[in-house]
Amino acid sequence: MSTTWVPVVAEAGFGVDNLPYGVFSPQGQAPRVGVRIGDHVLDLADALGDEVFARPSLNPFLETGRARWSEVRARIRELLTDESHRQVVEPALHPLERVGLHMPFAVADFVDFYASEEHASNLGRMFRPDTEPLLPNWKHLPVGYHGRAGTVVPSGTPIARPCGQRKAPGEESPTFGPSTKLDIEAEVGFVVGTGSRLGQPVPPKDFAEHVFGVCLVNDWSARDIQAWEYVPLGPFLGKSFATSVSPWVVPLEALAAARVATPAQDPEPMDYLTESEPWGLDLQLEVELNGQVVSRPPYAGMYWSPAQMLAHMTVNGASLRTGDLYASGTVSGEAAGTRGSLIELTWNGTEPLQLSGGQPRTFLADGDTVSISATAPAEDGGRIGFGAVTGTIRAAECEPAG
Ligand SMILES: O=C(O)/C=C/C(=O)CC(=O)CC(=O)O
Ligand SMILES: [Ca+2]
Ligand SMILES: [Mg+2]
Repeated sequence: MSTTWVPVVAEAGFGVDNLPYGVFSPQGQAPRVGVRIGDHVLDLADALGDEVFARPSLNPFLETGRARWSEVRARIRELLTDESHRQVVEPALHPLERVGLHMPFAVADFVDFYASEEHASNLGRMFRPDTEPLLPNWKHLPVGYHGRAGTVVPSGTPIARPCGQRKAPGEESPTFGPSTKLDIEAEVGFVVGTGSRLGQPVPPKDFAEHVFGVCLVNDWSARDIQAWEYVPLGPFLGKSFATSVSPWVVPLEALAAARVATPAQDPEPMDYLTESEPWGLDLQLEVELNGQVVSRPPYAGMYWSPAQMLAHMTVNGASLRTGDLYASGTVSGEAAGTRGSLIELTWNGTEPLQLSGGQPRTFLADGDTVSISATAPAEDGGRIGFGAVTGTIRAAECEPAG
């Protein structure tokens, strides 16, 4: 790792090889853009003298494009590694524990994919037991749906248990009430910086021109509401009540050492989905429920890469906007203890998790806190950190009987 004059613990993953962006508020001040270095946040408007960072969202900076993103990153690295800048830059550093963290960017559109073969097969087995687990289109295109941008919330936002209609397979008619199958989905999110023109598809080779960086996503899901409503148009209220994102966006440039090929794809994808260079990513996720690790999903095994998802999302001419967020879909691996949702980890509630010192647990209970974190390989053989996306479940506010 390159060395910095800021005190950092190398193993913590926030050295100068990382430098993720977020929006923070120093005590008593308005939210503005910073990068995390160790346990500090560097105020970029102060350190670089650029007003584009004196804003409560990353979007104005995202709009400036790839060349500028690279210049700024190089300049920040210089300021933090060259001791001669210390005196001038040090006052722009704020201890992490003394700042507030906010939504890092204003979400334009939100799309959620379904790119894990394991997850898609597991959900198929549970939701559609009488059919092939993987539907016929799945290996031909990255399946996804358009989500609700306005309910994407920053890490730490309490999540109210949603209410709605649900009907269990044996029941004659639907009932209304608080979800009894509230779940998580551990996902990786891609943040679009540079938009595109309507009518102009974005091929996989242009991925890094458009996508600025990567964050963590928890796509909270009410499985009982979902199972009843989703036919035939797909996810709706079972997922739109809240989606949480991590406070830090790791720039693509920090992920060079994490790039891997996706697993072999058979059938060979169509030309518009063919990558010229690999954009699989070797991120290691970790899911904690009330402080206990319940899963370690490996992102490297995801079938579709983010460059392929972007190409698919735009192949019909749909344009991109600064602030678009698209998520990978639930990250689930093959091995035990690597599934990214409780419905999979407990097989739809039939195989409860045994939490230490507590009750057997199937779906989320009121008061539960979920935290999803991740790390990735860094250039020097160490790791870089993504921080975490967390949320605590609040009791439903609807009338139990509707
Ligand atoms: O298989 C289904 O009908 C539904 C699957 C999901 O709930 C998953 C979804 O939101 C996409 C994903 O996270 O992979
Ligand atoms: Ca999802
Ligand atoms: Mg959601």
